[in-house]
Amino acid sequence: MAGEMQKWVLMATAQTPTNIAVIKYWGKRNEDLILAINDSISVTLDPAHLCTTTTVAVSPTFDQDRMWLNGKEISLLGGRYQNCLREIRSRATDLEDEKQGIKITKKEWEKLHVHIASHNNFPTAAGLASSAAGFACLVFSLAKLMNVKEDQGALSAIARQGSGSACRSLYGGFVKWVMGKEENGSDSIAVQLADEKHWDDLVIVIAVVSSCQKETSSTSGMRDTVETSMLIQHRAKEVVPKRIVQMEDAIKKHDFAAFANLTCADSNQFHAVCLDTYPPIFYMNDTSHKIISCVEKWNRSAGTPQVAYTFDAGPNAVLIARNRKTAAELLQRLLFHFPPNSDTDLNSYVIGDKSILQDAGVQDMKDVEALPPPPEIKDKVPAPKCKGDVSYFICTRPGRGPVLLSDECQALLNPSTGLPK
Ligand SMILES: Nc1ncnc2c1ncn2[C@@H]1O[C@H](COP(=O)(O)OP(=O)(O)OP(=O)(O)O)[C@@H](O)[C@H]1O
Ligand SMILES: C[C@@](O)(CCOP(=O)(O)OP(=O)(O)O)CC(=O)O
Repeated sequence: MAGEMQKWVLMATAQTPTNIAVIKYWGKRNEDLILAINDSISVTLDPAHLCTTTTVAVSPTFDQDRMWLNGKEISLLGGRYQNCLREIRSRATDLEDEKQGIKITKKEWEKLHVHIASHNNFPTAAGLASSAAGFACLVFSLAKLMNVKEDQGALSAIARQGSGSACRSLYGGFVKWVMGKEENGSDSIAVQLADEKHWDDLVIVIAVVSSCQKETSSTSGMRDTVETSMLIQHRAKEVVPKRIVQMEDAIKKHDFAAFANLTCADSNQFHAVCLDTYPPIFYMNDTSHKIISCVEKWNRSAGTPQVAYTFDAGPNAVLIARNRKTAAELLQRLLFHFPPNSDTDLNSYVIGDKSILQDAGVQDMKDVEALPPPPEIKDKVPAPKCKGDVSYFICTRPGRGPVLLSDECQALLNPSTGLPK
C-alpha cells in the first residue's frame, strides 16, 4: 500500500432506487442464501422521489467496519451485512487512485476496514422497501470503491443476500428476479426486462397509510407462510410461473389492461397467503381495503382498468395509473375520499412530482373541499370521508437504476476523517 502510514481516506457515493413488485416474491427455499420459491417482477421507482444514498470509505486508519443508517450508528454484525461485505471483498481487485497517490492490491482489501453511511429519503422499515434500496446501494457503492469488475447480474446476487427484493434494485425500469435452480444461488439473479423509458406513460401514486414500523417483518412473515400455508405451494408452483410469462408479455406490449389485472390479482393473492398463514398475518388495514374498493369501482365503471393497485408487507397502497391524465383523475378521487386533516398543508400532503396535482386542478384546500364525488359513485350514498387516514401521497414514476455520485458535496462521510458529516 503506497503511503503506508498516511491518513488517506478513499470514498465512493452512490444513489439507488427502491422497487415495487408487481408479481410478488414471498417464500424462501434457502434462508441463508436468500433463494426464493418463485420468480418475481418489479417496477423500479424514480430515485428523485424515493432512494437511498450511501457513502462508503476505506482508510488504513479505520480499526473496524462501521455503519451509520439515517445518522445513527448500527451494528454490522448481522449475517446479512456480513454476507454482503464478505462477498464484495472477495471480488475486490487492484486499485490505483492517481489523484491521491493510493495503490491498494487485491490482498490488501481483505485487511482494510470500511465506514458506511446511508440515508433513506423515505421512511425506513415501513413497507416502502427500504431494505431493497439499502442493500442494493451498499453492494453497488462497495463494488465501485473496491474496483469490483463483475456485471450488474453478479452484483444483484450479492445484494440478494442482504434482502431478496434488493437484487431487483440493481436495475431501472422493469426487472425480473429469476429464482434459479442452483443450490449455491449462483443463478438466482436479477435481469432487466425493459428500461425506464420503455413505458414512460405510467405514473405511480403511493398512499402512505402508516409510516410506523410494521408488526411482522417480511422475513419472519414469509418463513411462517412457507411452514404453515398450503396455498403458498399452489401459488409458487402453479400460479406464479404462468403470471410471470403473462406479465413479461404485458410489459413488452404496453398492455395496461393485462398489466393491471395481473398486478392486482397478484397483490390480492399475496395477502391471501398471508391470511392462510398460521398465525394469520394482516398487512393491509381498513384504509388499504377502502383504496382497493375505490379503484375497483372506478375500473369496473370505466370498462377497462385505469389504475392498478399493489400492497407489500404493510398497509401502504402503490397505485399505478396508465398515464398522466388518469393519474390526475386518481389523485382527485384519493383526495375526495381521503382529505388531509384540517391542520395539514396540501404541499406536504402530496409530495414527489407535484405537477400531477396541478393537472388535477387542485391548488389549495379549498379545491380539495370542492372536489365532486367521482362519477361512478355520484348516484349512490357516498361513504363517509376518511379524513386523516392517509399520512401523505407520493407521486412518482418508473425510474433508473443505481448511479455513482461524483460530487463530493453529496457524500455522507467527511473526506478527511471518514466519519459522518
Ligand atoms: N439504507 C440502508 N442501508 C442498509 N440497510 C438498510 C437501509 N435501509 C434499511 N436497511 C435495512 O433494512 C431493514 C428494514 O427492512 P424491512 O424489510 O423491515 O423494511 P422495508 O424494507 O422498509 O419494508 P418492506 O421490505 O416490507 O417493503 C433495516 O432495519 C435495515 O437493516
Ligand atoms: C412483499 C415483498 O415486498 C416481500 C419482500 O421481502 P424482503 O425482500 O424484504 O424479504 P427478505 O428477503 O427476507 O429480506 C414482495 C416483493 O418485494 O417481491
